[in-house]
Amino acid sequence: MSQTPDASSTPNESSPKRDIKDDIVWHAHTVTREDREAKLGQRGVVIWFTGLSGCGKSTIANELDRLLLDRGAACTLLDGDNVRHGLCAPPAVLSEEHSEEFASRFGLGFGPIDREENIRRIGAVTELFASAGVITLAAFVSPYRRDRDRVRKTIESSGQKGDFLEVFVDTPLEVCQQRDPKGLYQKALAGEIKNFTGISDPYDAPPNPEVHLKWKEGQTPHEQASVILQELENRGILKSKRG
Ligand SMILES: Nc1ncnc2c1ncn2[C@@H]1O[C@H](COP(=O)(O)OS(=O)(=O)O)[C@@H](OP(=O)(O)O)[C@H]1O
Ligand SMILES: Nc1ncnc2c1ncn2[C@@H]1O[C@H](COP(=O)(O)OP(=O)(O)O)[C@@H](O)[C@H]1O
Repeated sequence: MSQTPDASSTPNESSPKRDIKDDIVWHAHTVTREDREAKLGQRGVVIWFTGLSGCGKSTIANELDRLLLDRGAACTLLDGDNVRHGLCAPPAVLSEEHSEEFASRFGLGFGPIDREENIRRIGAVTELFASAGVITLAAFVSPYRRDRDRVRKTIESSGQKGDFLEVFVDTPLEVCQQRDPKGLYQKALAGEIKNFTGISDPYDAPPNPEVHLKWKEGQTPHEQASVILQELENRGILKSKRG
């Protein structure tokens, strides 16, 4: 097999300073974001759920997804566990179909750099959905403020300020540990899982989320999702049901 140089790392001989990014040119589409949002009768936004494992992100996001759909909204939901079966799969999954080199280069774990790449990829995907006018829910631990802020910047620079709503699901670690639906806290506390958020890895709580869901004993996922829905109405992102 002929060995072609890796174009991404080999500057073009004719202009040594040239970089591959100079050859990637943005293509303006005929159908604009405004066309799509007008047709859908809604703004494309990203609703980003962050919080410890077990805090309720997926449950509340699922509930909100249902509430939005029942109101006729075009919406979708991306969830940490699910995305890590495909787009952000670990090396062990990738090596089933790809080489070991490929798997170790593109597979993601839970170290800080891997989480940075995980959130970067998902941020780029949510931007594509929001640009298509879709209300896009994303439920990821996303423990590092810097990573979340980069997604906010991506979303708001491609749309407008207010297109990114951070939802902090602020459930205490003790409650998450009691819940422990996947037994991961038990394994993390036994040292069987490294870099576990809240146990052996940090979590940067959002200082100023658009929605702060402080834990209240007995509050249901429906009630929590309804708080977010109300915020979407208050911001004019959703038409109020009361007309
Ligand atoms: N080390 C470690 N730390 C945190 N979470 C872990 C870890 N290992 C596996 N899991 C499970 O993976 C889910 C988190 O994946 P995310 O993609 O949301 O994580 S991150 O945003 O990259 O931090 C998370 O899912 P949720 O419990 O739904 O949050 C965990 O169940
Ligand atoms: N408001 C709530 N009240 C009681 N239990 C909840 C609530 N929200 C979620 N749960 C439960 O907590 C566990 C973790 O929820 P999940 O949505 O998987 O959290 P995350 O996605 O943040 O890991 C699940 O067993 C879920 O049923």
